[in-house]
Amino acid sequence: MTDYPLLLSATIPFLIALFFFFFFRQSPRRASDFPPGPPPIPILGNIHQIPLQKSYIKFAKWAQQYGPIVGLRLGPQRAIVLNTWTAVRDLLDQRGAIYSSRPTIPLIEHMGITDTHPAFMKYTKNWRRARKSMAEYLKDSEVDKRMSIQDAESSQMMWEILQRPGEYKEAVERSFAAVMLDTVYGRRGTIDVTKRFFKIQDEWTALLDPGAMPPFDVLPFLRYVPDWLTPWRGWRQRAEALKQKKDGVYRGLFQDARERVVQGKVDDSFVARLLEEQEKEGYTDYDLEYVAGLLLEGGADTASTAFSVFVLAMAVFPELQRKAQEEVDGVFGKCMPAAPEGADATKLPYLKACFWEILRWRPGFPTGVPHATTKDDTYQGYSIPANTTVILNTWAIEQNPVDHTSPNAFDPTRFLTSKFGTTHPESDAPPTEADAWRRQSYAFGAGRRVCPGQRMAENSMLLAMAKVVWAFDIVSLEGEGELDLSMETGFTDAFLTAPKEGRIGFEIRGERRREVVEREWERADGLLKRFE
Ligand code: HEM
Repeated sequence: MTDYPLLLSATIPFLIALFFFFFFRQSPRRASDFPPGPPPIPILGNIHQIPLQKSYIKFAKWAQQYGPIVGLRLGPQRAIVLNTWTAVRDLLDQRGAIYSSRPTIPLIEHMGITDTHPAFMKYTKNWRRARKSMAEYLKDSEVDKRMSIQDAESSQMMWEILQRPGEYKEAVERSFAAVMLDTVYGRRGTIDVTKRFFKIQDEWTALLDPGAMPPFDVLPFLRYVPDWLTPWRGWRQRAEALKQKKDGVYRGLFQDARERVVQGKVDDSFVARLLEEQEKEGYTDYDLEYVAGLLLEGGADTASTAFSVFVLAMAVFPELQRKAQEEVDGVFGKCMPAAPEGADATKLPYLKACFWEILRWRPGFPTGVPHATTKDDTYQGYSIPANTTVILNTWAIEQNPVDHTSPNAFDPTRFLTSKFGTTHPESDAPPTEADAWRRQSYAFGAGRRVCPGQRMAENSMLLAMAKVVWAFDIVSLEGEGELDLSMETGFTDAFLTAPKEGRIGFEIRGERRREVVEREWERADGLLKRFE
């Protein structure tokens, strides 16, 4: 049997020695011209002051105290938090050549996929190669060609909600993941495949959350600390088991998709394209498994989360739901919204405004996905060294009360009077040259790593939003005011934050609409059969 006290007395001095070795070897001195932030303490820097969950709320408070760019020390590592859109424009957008890498993320490093998972790759040749393949497939003209698939999947979602309103979350997740399975792999997105994927995805986003793993990116000595001595007991096994599952699911989907291409069943999937360029681009099979897998990840989870926020808002604000229904009924009358008109924003301005407001009000990635610098830089008199982690505080930008009146209120009309949802409509203040760089939403990130799936997300979301309010009255089953809208208490503590469980009901808006939902499902099923 292990003698723990003896082992402890031997390991602790060793660990302390190791700690100081790494600290003095790697810790840079805090430069006086580094952006201001809360005073660091020796060794830890600011780590102890950053909450493990929902750090964006604390970052936003620091911004009020220290200014729009907050400088932090995380052990030997430096980080800056950008809290205004102008800082994001100046650095991530306008200096993208040196602000587009990623910091080391413990889970990714431990899983050995730093140069395999494109969303977490550093700014390397391999990232540029993967980004080119993804961006080509996701460009507007290509994405718009797949509207009929998005249309069919959202019709199936309505039918599933009609059958099992209590399991609407499953129907939503299936639908958004299925769009990616159909288009990326050329296979039908059935509930068993999507459920398996989301189970792994939940483990993945939970382990990516800061605090779920020892932060050896900022305290490198933690790599060498025996598992049982840390509060993250079992993290190695969890990360390794996750890697096996993730590799397994991506390999299985990829091989099946390749088989379909070889058999001549599918020729327009993303995998078919990747296979065409495999040799020329020098991709290994493992590379392709993850490039395709990232599109599934990027497209499924994010859009279904944003859609859940829409459903929540509709349930809590029935008067706004009525407005959305009036608009959709006015355009489509007795027919269920269908592609391509369904996503035509000019016909559904209120719904389109709801889309932007969802992303502003409760962004899925409130702290974005961190970037990192690759060269020393100076900005407004501050020095920002190479390898600084750069955090885009989407939450602070989208909740800025100077730009957005009552920022915590869900008010889509702000996007009807101003493109950016700001207090001062453009008609009062015509856009300046600098505004031309302004993004309508920072929920998709910024710079060279900005989300390449925005058009796909917008098309899928608008179709599903139009259909759901056309077909159903969305109601809270928790009693009035009981669904928790607070980002602090009503949303999950994960890297991608989503509304916590709350009971929401879907009441069909009459027999005629029930018939249409059933008929549309049959049509959708016919169209989707080609992926079976
Ligand atoms: C509402 C839906 C979505 C949201 C809120 C969202 C948000 C984001 C954010 C914040 C990033 C990081 C950007 C940065 O580093 O600055 C990102 C990256 C990415 N997203 Fe999305 N996304 C959505 C939908 C999609 C869809 C539908 C796809 C694909 C079909 C997609 C594919 C990707 C990919 C491939 C990346 C990695 C980019 C890179 O590192 O080069 N996303 N997304």
